[in-house]
Amino acid sequence: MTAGRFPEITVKPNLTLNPILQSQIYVIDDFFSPTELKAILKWTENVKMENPKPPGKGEAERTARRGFIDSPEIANKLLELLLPYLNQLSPEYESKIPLLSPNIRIYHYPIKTYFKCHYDSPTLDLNSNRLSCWTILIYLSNNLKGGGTSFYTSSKNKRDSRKNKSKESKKGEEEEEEKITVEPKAGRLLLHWHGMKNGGCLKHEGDEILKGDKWVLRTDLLA
Ligand SMILES: O=C(O)CCC(=O)C(=O)O
Ligand SMILES: [Fe+2]
Repeated sequence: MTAGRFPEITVKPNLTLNPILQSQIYVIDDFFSPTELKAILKWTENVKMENPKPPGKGEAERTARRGFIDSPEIANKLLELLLPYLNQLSPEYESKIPLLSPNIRIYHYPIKTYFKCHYDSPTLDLNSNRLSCWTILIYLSNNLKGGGTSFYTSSKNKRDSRKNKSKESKKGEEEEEEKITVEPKAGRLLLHWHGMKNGGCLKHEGDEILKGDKWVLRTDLLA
């Protein structure tokens, strides 16, 4: 689908890529300025939003509204802003031609909505024939309560380790599960790993919104 012109976003020198959990979760604050956020929220009015559907077999329940547009232009603009930070990621981003998925998704979580625990999967981008490896979420809203993105860090919560679950419990060596919540601060960009290496994606969820409306822009970095 088409949407109006995406607002101009300026390059901001000297932002910091902060590791929240090495090799898994990173954030960049102030990726979008308050003025840019206002313009982007206005721009989302052009995106056709769909109401949530009941989860399919094996899918996590999500009660937010979603919309998407196919936009290589927006993906390229976001990539230009992100490029200076990609060499600091672990697992290393090895691609010679960095690329973001043109599938730009917008999520709108009204109060009391959520996205239950799940794992993101490497997804094929049919234009480039490349798989995704890092999830990118950019939080767009102020004045929220709740609505963080929470990760469960025990190694048994990595996608690939689920296969070994029965072996682990026999040994009686289950690790304590730690929960890390990334607050959905307006303008913050979150990167989290969901590629094949390093055990895959951590179990995570979008917490229930306790106050306000959470708007998020999602895309993915392609391997
Ligand atoms: O909205 C969030 O905080 C989480 C979104 C998410 O997990 C996803 O897009 O896969
Ligand atoms: Fe996810």
